[in-house]
Amino acid sequence: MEKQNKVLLLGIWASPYTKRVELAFKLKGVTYEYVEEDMFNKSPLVFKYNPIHQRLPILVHNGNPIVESLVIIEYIDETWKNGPPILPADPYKKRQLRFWATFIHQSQLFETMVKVLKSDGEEQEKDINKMLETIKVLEEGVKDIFPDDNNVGYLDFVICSVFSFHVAMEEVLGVDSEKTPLLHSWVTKLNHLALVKETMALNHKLVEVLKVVRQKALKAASAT
Ligand SMILES: N[C@@H](CCC(=O)N[C@@H](CS)C(=O)NCC(=O)O)C(=O)O
Repeated sequence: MEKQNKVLLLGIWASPYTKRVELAFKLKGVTYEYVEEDMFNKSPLVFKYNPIHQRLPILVHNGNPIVESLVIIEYIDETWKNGPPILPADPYKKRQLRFWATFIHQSQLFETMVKVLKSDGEEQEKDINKMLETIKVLEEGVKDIFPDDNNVGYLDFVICSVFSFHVAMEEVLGVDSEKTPLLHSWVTKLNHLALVKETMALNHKLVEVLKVVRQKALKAASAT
């Protein structure tokens, strides 16, 4: 009997958490069904498969739900062994990459970017400083593991997903990238890869969406 292999990804196209999972699937050459969710009107599948956090992305593999983007990427790596490895076999290198991916997660870098996008004045300045401090620590920590062109994987996917959002945010705010040079050159380098180009193809749309998000947030703030 043929082995069942049903792969379903529930996601949000503009979310870095979804993007990094798509990058992992594309690296491995896995075919999957994709369902776009509406963050403000989630389908019953989200409540069924991620009752604890009710967040996306959610991978459902042969009926089994796997949640949390970093957990999903590791699952993909361990399940589809045929494609290139996402995490290196070397235990030290693997821990280094996990440490920095977790650092990005725990320091709420993406969430701070969203706050910067939606605020103005003093509040925005405070969030920009917080964001830049975190990026400074990150740049210092990862400078020696700057992308290895032959081994794109785990940390590249996390960096690429979060910092593509950062680049779009900067475009909306009209600021330049000179304060975060290492991460910008990392993302620029990754953007040349076919798998990244394909996954990030809607990024031009992201800038337009973020402009609307910002306008709405500022309008709501001025009305209160
Ligand atoms: N730690 C989670 C974060 C996922 C997350 O925050 N997803 C957002 C989209 S960017 C979401 O589903 N938000 C829905 C909500 O907050 O209700 C992961 O890595 O997967």
